[in-house]
Parts: sequence; structure tokens; C-alpha cells
Amino acid sequence: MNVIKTTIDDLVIVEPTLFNDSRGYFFESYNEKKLYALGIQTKFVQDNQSKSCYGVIRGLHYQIYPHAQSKLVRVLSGKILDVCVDLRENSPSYGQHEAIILSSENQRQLFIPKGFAHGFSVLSDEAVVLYKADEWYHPESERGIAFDDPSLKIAWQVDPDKRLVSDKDKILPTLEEAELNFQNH
Ligand SMILES: Cc1cn([C@H]2C[C@H](O)[C@@H](COP(=O)(O)OP(=O)(O)O[C@H]3O[C@H](C)C(=O)[C@H](O)[C@H]3O)O2)c(=O)[nH]c1=O
Repeated sequence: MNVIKTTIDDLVIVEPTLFNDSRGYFFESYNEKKLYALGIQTKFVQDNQSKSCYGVIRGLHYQIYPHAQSKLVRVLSGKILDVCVDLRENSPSYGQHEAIILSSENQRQLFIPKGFAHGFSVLSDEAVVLYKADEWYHPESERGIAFDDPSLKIAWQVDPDKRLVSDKDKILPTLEEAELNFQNH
């Protein structure tokens, strides 16, 4: 297992070690001790899983303090473009985003610290996404930013005619309008 830095501090790709043989493959999909040794010292408390068809865009979502969540995202089947927007106050990359391909082919995982809005688009016919969170779901603290906020310039890589977004996500505010309030007081 190793980590790969991205263009945004603290947002890292986790690459598990795969053991391939004539039967198929095996890998440790989660190992708290090895993640700690790699600097991801997070105690996760909840697993989420969603299935989506091609063209779905979920996000951009986050929970505000004190329920802000770190996440560890992976793809059980299919392929997604995982997008994280840095909302951390005073971050040199505030408002910037990373877009990373996660798939059941590359078996890459993405560690997303607190302070990011998270979303993904589905690039395969279907994708099943599993992600761990280090804070429980707290609906009153849920916030979001419009996936198509022009200031973010996110290229979701899906056919606009086949885009499928929830009614809730269609009316999210832009980054400029959003309530942030992540900071650890
Ligand atoms: C997030 C969540 C949702 N729910 C319920 C609430 C709704 O009745 C139903 C679907 O929720 P929602 O439409 O918010 O699901 P997504 O659009 O996939 O939301 C997720 O999308 C992006 C990619 C994220 O990173 C977030 O973790 C999460 O917000 O599940 C729960 O019961 N527990 C939960 O932790």
C-alpha cells in the first residue's frame, strides 16, 4: 500500500498492493494500521455505498463543523471521476479542485480530509462506490455546492445530454453563495 500526492495538500491517492494469481486477485482494501503508518490517522465510523448509472453526478456535498467528514473513497465496480473542492479557510488551494479517476480496474482510493466538498460522475455503464466517513451522517449539517458552478470549471467528462442529477443537487448554491463554517474552533 502506498500514497500518491495530488496537487492539493493532504488530498492523497491510496494505492493498495494487489496479489494476482491464476484465480484472480486479493488485496487488503482497508487496513487502519497501514494507513496510520502512511499518515492517514483517521478513525472511520461509517461506511456508505451507492450505485449509479452512466452520467450520474452526485455532489458536491459536505457537512459543516462539528460534523465535517473526512472520507476514504473507492470503487467496487465501474469507473468514476471523483472531484474534491478545497473549502478550507486560508488554504493556498482554496476553491481549487482535483479530479481523479477511481475504478475497479485501477483499485485506487482517495483520502479526502475534512474541509472539502465531494462529488463524482459515473463514466461506466454503472458504478458502485463505497466510502468511509469519520463522522456520522448529520443531515442538519449537510451543505452543498452546485456541480456546475462556473467559478469551479469542473469538467465532469459525461455527455451533458445523459447527465442525471438529483433535484436536491440541481438547486445547490455556488461556492460564492455557500455557507462554509468548517474551521475547528
Ligand atoms: C449521505 C447519507 C445519505 N443518507 C440518506 C439520505 C437520503 O434519503 C438518501 C440519499 O442521500 P443523498 O441523495 O444525499 O445521496 P448522495 O447524493 O449520494 O450523497 C452523497 O454524495 C456525495 C458523493 C458524498 O460524498 C456524500 O457523502 C453524500 O452526500 O440516503 C443516509 O441515510 N446516510 C448518509 O450518510
